[in-house]
Amino acid sequence: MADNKPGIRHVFRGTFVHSTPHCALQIREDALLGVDTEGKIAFIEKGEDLDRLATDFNSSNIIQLSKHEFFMPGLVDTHIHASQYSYAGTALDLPLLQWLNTYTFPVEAQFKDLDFARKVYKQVVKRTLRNGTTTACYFATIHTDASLLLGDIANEFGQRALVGKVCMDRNNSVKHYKETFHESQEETCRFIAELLNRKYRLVKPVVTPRFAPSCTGALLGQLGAIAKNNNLHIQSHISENPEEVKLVKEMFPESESYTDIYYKYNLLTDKTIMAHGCYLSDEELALFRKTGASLSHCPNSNISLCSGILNVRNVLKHKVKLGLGTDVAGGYSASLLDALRRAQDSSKVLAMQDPDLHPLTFEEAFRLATLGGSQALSLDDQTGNFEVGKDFDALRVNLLVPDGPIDLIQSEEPKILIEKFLNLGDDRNIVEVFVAGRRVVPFTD
Ligand SMILES: O=c1[nH]c(=O)c2nc[nH]c2[nH]1
Ligand SMILES: [Zn+2]
Repeated sequence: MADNKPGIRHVFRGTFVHSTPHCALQIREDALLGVDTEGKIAFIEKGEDLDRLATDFNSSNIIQLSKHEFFMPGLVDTHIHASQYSYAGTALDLPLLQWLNTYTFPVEAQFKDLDFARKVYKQVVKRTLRNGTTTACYFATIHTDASLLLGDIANEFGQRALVGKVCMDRNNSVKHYKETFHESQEETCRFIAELLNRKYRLVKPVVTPRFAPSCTGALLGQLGAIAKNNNLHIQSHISENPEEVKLVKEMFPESESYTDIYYKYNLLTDKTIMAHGCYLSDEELALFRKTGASLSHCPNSNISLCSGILNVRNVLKHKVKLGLGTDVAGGYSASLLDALRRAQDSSKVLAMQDPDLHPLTFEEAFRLATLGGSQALSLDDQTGNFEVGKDFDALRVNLLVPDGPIDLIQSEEPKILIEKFLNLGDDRNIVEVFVAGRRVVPFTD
């Protein structure tokens, strides 16, 4: 078989579904999508235009999808604790602050051990990739070398990732899981310098104050300055649970609100993503909108830790950028399909209590899981949908895999196939995963 002409690496033909800012679910049947040698989408056109396009590639190299298959953009997990994957699926019987002290901090302390860190981080990167997470925004732990290792592993397996060394210089009763203000500041600078030095195309550092109760004002201020000086992403938690909100008010009496604390320390920018936000006021949402900061909605965690339910409609009404997060291990599932389902369930629960609230549609949930996540991470110039010029981050989905989770009773139209996959599918249906044009699932090892 002759090669494609220089410049085009793959050409796929079949059904492509994605979101745009104006259309939550756009379906293109019999489309042709070309990926260039840098992993970017070179064109997306109608299949019938093949003859016109085939001057750029050899048409015998086209990869044809079956009628039970489609391509969708890769899933974006805007908030996941890689270090907590070791106990995912357990320890869900306490509210946030008690949960942190009892389960989370003692486990995170173990990441001083690089062999343990390597084992867990390899597993979480593989598990999330297999479940279609092409982009992940990770919390690691306070340990710089283990956090760098997470970046190395994401790079090795080809996942797009933001990786955060966690910062926390107060309020921790666990003996071997502490850092001082100076350690936190110096190690954050070392982490950023060493990760940037590796020049990974898809893996970048993110400045990560754990949340306001774990940090002194001095540390928050330093981290705001470090992010600004290096033009970096920022991630943290906000307004997750009522006891936490009360504690923050007591700890920062001079601040007008929880959001105001981060704002004053220059931690709310258009590259900031804050997890949860269940109890934010309209004024706080307006501050998010003004600064361009975004929210990560983590419904599994919110339910599992009995934290609260985010009013997604109100967030969208305020035009705050919003993505979905698994929040492993407060959320017990590492699959963003689970987050997408629970986002719909949570919004239905709120709609039952308030008939004026319209529940999220599956199309809207699909957009939050893909384009919404990329916007929330300010990575939508690179990923999130199948726009020409973006990286080809994609899932090849097959509804009819042997021993798969979905029965197709009759021939179904593409919209039904997509809805069934989103509600009933799992990693068995995700037959291939591409990140920046590279096939990363199935694994090659
Ligand atoms: O869901 C959460 N997981 C955490 O690890 C955490 N730390 C602070 N706040 C948090 N919330
Ligand atoms: Zn979290």
